[in-house]
Amino acid sequence: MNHDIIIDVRNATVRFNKASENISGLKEYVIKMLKRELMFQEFLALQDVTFQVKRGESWGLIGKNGSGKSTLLKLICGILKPYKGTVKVAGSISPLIELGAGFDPELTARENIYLNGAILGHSRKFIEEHFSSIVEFAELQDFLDTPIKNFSSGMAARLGFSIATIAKPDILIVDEVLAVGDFAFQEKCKKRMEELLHGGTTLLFVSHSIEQVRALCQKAIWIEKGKIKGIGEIDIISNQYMQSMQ
Ligand SMILES: Nc1ncnc2c1ncn2[C@@H]1O[C@H](COP(=O)(O)OP(=O)(O)OP(=O)(O)O)[C@@H](O)[C@H]1O
Repeated sequence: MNHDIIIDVRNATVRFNKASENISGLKEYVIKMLKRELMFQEFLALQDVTFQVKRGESWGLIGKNGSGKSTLLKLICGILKPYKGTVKVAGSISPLIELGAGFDPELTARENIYLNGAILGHSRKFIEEHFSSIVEFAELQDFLDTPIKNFSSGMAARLGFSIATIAKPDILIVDEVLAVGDFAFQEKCKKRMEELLHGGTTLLFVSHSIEQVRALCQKAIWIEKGKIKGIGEIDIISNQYMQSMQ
């Protein structure tokens, strides 16, 4: 792999099995499975996706609900494996994909900072050293001993973002998490992402706000029904995407 290229996705196809009938419970599922009555329908959430990302670039992923954006990010993080094709990543990844992923709802914010930090590969010492800056950035000083299950979605997003960006990852992945933050926090996150980009981090960003994508990204991939519909400079691709909706 060319050393400039940090993410190399070639002909990637992701297949899910979708049960083709409505099954209401586990018992019914098991009975149907044993009787071999369960019907599955093959569903390709991504089809033949090829692209390369260079170190330090910022890419926006745009497309309608269910087009395959999160699936593509999960593929890059290694959460999903391609059914066909290859995915190569040459660097550390801080993924902010699903709200609350990496958090245990029963544990307090304080405990979850350590848990999430460990999942991201940080030592206890590293977290201890950065603990106050994580809490300060998330503005959750008064909620440290509150279980995460009592957090609002915005509060959980603040904490997740703060932990994910405390160290400088090679690749930062941000999937729609900012949508639940208030305006002031979105601005703060944008600033931090810009700082990371200046420091050489590569950004993959999903947002339904084309304005946010335009503000942060140089390039874009437009996904439609699991296929790349457009790829290139952000202005061109976002215009094509907006026009397709008129
Ligand atoms: N684990 C799964 N099993 C079966 N189907 C799945 C699974 N995960 C995603 N899908 C399907 O794959 C398709 C793509 O989903 P994905 O979450 O990648 O879309 P998205 O572009 O991120 O959508 P949104 O903008 O709504 O977040 C959808 O049709 C979804 O139902």
